[in-house]
Amino acid sequence: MASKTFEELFAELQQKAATGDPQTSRTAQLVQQGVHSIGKKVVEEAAEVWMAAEYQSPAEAAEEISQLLYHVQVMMIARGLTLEDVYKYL
Ligand SMILES: N=c1c2ncn([C@@H]3O[C@H](COP(=O)(O)OP(=O)(O)OP(=O)(O)O)[C@@H](O)[C@H]3O)c2ncn1[C@@H]1O[C@H](COP(=O)(O)O)[C@@H](O)[C@H]1O
Repeated sequence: MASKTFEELFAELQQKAATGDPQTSRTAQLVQQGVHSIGKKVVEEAAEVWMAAEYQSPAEAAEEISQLLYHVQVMMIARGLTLEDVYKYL
């Protein structure tokens, strides 16, 4: 059972970005740093997903995928995008 869904995480991160303290919220910190810093994390996490999928266990790959999804959501929020903005292309 998932602890939260993709949509629930996005709503939580929107709240953190709007009102969170960068001292205690990773999301608020990343949004404050901006798109350039978030972009580097997206690329880093994407590479970790690739390596984990190729060489590590399914559980380790799943963890890396969760971190990539988190950083993609943070990027969306930093650019002012909503889930609907992305879903319309799916
Ligand atoms: N799901 C996540 C999540 N996934 C990944 N991460 C961040 O991504 C990091 C993983 O990347 P790395 O392995 O590169 O870690 P790192 O080396 O410490 O990262 P850097 O400091 O080098 O950038 C973790 O240490 C977290 O900082 C996340 N941070 C937060 N969340 C969730 O987001 C919500 C809001 O969190 P806060 O904004 O921190 O309150 C909560 O529900 C959290 O569970």
